[in-house]
Amino acid sequence: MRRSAAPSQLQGKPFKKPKFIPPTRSNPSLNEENTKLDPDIQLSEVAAANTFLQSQADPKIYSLNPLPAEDSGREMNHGETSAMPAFHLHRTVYSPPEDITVSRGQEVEPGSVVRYFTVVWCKASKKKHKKWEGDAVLIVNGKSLTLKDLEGKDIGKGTGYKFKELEKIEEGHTMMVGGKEIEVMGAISPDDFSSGRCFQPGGGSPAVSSASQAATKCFSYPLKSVYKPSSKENRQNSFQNCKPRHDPCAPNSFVMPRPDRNHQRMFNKHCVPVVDVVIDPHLAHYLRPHQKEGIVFLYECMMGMRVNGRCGAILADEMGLGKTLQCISLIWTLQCQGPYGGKPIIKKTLIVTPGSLVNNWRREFQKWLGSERIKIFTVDQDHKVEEFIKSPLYSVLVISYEMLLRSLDQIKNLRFDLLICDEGHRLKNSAIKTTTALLSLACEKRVILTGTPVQNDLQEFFALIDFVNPGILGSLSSFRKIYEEPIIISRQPSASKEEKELGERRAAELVCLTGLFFLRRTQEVINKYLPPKIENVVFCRPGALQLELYQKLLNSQAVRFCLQGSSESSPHLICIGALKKLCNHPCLLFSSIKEKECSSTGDENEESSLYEGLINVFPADYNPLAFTEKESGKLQVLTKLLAVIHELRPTERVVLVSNYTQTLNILQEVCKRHGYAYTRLDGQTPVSQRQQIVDGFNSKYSSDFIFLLSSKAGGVGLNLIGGSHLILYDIDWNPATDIQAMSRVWRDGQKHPVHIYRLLTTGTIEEKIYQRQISKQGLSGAVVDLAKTSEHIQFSVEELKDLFTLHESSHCVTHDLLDCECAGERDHAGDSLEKFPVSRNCQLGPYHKKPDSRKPLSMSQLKQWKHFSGDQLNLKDPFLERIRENVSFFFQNITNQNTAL
Ligand SMILES: Nc1ncnc2c1ncn2[C@@H]1O[C@H](COP(=O)(O)OP(=O)(O)OP(=O)(O)O)[C@@H](O)[C@H]1O
Ligand SMILES: [Mg+2]
Repeated sequence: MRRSAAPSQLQGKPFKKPKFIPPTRSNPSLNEENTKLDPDIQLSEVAAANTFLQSQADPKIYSLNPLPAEDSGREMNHGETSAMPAFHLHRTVYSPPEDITVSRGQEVEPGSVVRYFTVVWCKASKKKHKKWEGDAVLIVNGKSLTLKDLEGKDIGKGTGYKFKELEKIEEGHTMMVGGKEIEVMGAISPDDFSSGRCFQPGGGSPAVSSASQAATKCFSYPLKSVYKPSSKENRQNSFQNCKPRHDPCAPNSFVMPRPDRNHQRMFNKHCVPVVDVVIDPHLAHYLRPHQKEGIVFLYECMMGMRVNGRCGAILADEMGLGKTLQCISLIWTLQCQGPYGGKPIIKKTLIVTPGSLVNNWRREFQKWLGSERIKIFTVDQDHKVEEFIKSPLYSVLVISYEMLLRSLDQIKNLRFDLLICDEGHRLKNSAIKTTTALLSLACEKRVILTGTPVQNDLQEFFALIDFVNPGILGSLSSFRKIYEEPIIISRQPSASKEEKELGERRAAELVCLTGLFFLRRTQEVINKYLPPKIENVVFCRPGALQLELYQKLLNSQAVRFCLQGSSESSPHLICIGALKKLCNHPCLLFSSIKEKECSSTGDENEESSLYEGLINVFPADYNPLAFTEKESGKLQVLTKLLAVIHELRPTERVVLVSNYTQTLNILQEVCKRHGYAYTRLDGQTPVSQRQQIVDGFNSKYSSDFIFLLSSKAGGVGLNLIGGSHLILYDIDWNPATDIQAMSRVWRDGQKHPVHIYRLLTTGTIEEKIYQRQISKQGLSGAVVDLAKTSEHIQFSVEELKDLFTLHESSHCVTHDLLDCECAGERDHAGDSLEKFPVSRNCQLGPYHKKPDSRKPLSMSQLKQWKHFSGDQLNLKDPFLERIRENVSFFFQNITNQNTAL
């Protein structure tokens, strides 16, 4: 804890020696002597002296306006006003508390009003010269007092005070609480407390806290990297060249907002002319409206126009919305232009991305800017960082996360003005090497791109925020106390009304704070540019061998062990793994049994007890390499599906996804047997070849019919618009993995209607996983994160019982659970799903509950899908018609049915 930096000293007030006053006695002299701070003056002073946060964060003191008036009030794109919210700073008048807010664990004394104060404290001592040890928040609730430090921790409690005495508490009042001497600095509104603002740097407090000083210190000069005030002569020269690079008045020009007066005062000290920053018309021509909005957002963040002194941003648009193009536009603009005298804002940019996307960045730069405008250097085996260092030609370095770690020493010595971290959700863990490596780079302008945000886990969310704007949310421990704990508590079913309210207020506040530099748009914004999407969930009847093996597995000693909950290790994971393999194909299980036999040292373990007697179920001469299609329900459906696509749509292509390399081997063998040309990308594909494979498949000259993809290993961020049919052969525990895979084909540039088939084996564990994905329970488990696997999921014995049950007689257990009146016997067409916006459970609560089409469905939404049993006659869909013999049930949903192609 910091010493002797208490607010009273920071404000330049004479140091007041705290007087010890017993709880039963007040000190009237102090109360009367002290002049009260004029709330108006306090706020304007604080607003001027401190960061944007403390005042902007208050919903009362900013308003959402189309664009700031005056300097920055520009119309963008001539006639097309940006929908981008900008924030006005208003003065606000402190209003006396009206409502009652209770902190957790406190009980309200009947009829009493809970009051809050900022105080300074020190340990009780008889020393003459005491120093305040820190700032704190005092909560007066009935006859009880609670003292919390600025990290939200309780540091003192006291009870048995007299009401009358407590009523008199006001600025200057000193007293003892839980062995600490305190001096009251001022009152806090209940709103400031419930929002948590009083714990933020200077927020809600009439006193300027030490933390706010720290925040002021880290105020940085967003333009310092390139713009340097030059000599008089140079300045005059540059004045003459102060013209916008592109004509801001040309029709359809796309002009960035001008910096407001405050910004100019801070960053244009030499008063060079302010010129328009205009997006290159070459790019502007192609930009979608949401991309224009995103570019303004990124520009404002990078310029420190949204949060003073902070130059970080998170662009968390859903997959396929063109985050790459938005960044390319940003880089190209900042590299050539700037508002003050036209001086460019940045020189060098570092883009860090998963290995499989390094070349995708090069391709996108080339696609949007050609090869003449900007020189991109991509690091790979043959092109080392040294080359980039030696050549002055390149302004952008694209490197994989892995390569960055290897070349960190060299990269640290370079100066980058802008850092972009693609698929940046991997930085959610601040302890991992990649995060620490990137944090060690001096660059202040940082952008995280992610289509898979992690708002469901607040600590991970904190890590991302803290990466782009270090320290903006305080320390992790204070964040946990002030935001995470109350928010999590408020989401628990047992939460009291007060706890719920407090959690919601804190969540709202967090959204307000981070919303300034966090942007997420959903798929809907580009739906109108996309062709129709026909999504099918196909329930495939298991084969006879599969059923027999499945029953045998369920009766094994290992499964019984799990259900007794008697084992301390996690044998259920082995059981689940075996069942999933069996669903894909029995030959995979056969291979595992054989492997176990070979490696077994004779000791009995869970795996051998699981496989006991299984081998006898296979024919004596069973050869896994000579597997047949009819042994697996899904494989039978798959082969028929491929055949009908090939026949009915000979020019269209298929992306076939599995999460397992061994399964991909089987699917590859199927391709060979049927003579389908294929290409494959999995974890073993060298990074240097990946883009080539993707480009080859997307090319109209490609002869490949099938793209075999291991989604976990390399699917993230890929554009596979060459394919218009996507088959998910197996299901993952984590809905995000499947959503990632499904998003590869239905994206900008797709010319054909897209067909998605998700294959599930009827009545088996696959259906259970699907239900878990779509049920509320699955969602509140916060699994919207690619890294989470079944190992991270805790199962109760009840859940395991359910997982380890085979429903042989059901057409579709999922439909049975829907409580649907059609009983699966007829073609039951529900309303279009588009009427039912899908929202995702999120710890940040209602404020982030925008419709999110790419999030997993809920059960009730699934009910709205068209659904029918496989026995149904006259299926209208020719693809489904051909496979229905092996299918017990279908769900189907069509999005964008009427989009003209
Ligand atoms: N304005 C546009 N017009 C046409 N095509 C576009 C436009 N913007 C982006 N695209 C194309 O859309 C595809 C998807 O873009 P991009 O890869 O940037 O998506 P993303 O937001 O990064 O998605 P992911 O989260 O999956 O990585 C790319 O092929 C890109 O070239
Ligand atoms: Mg991307």
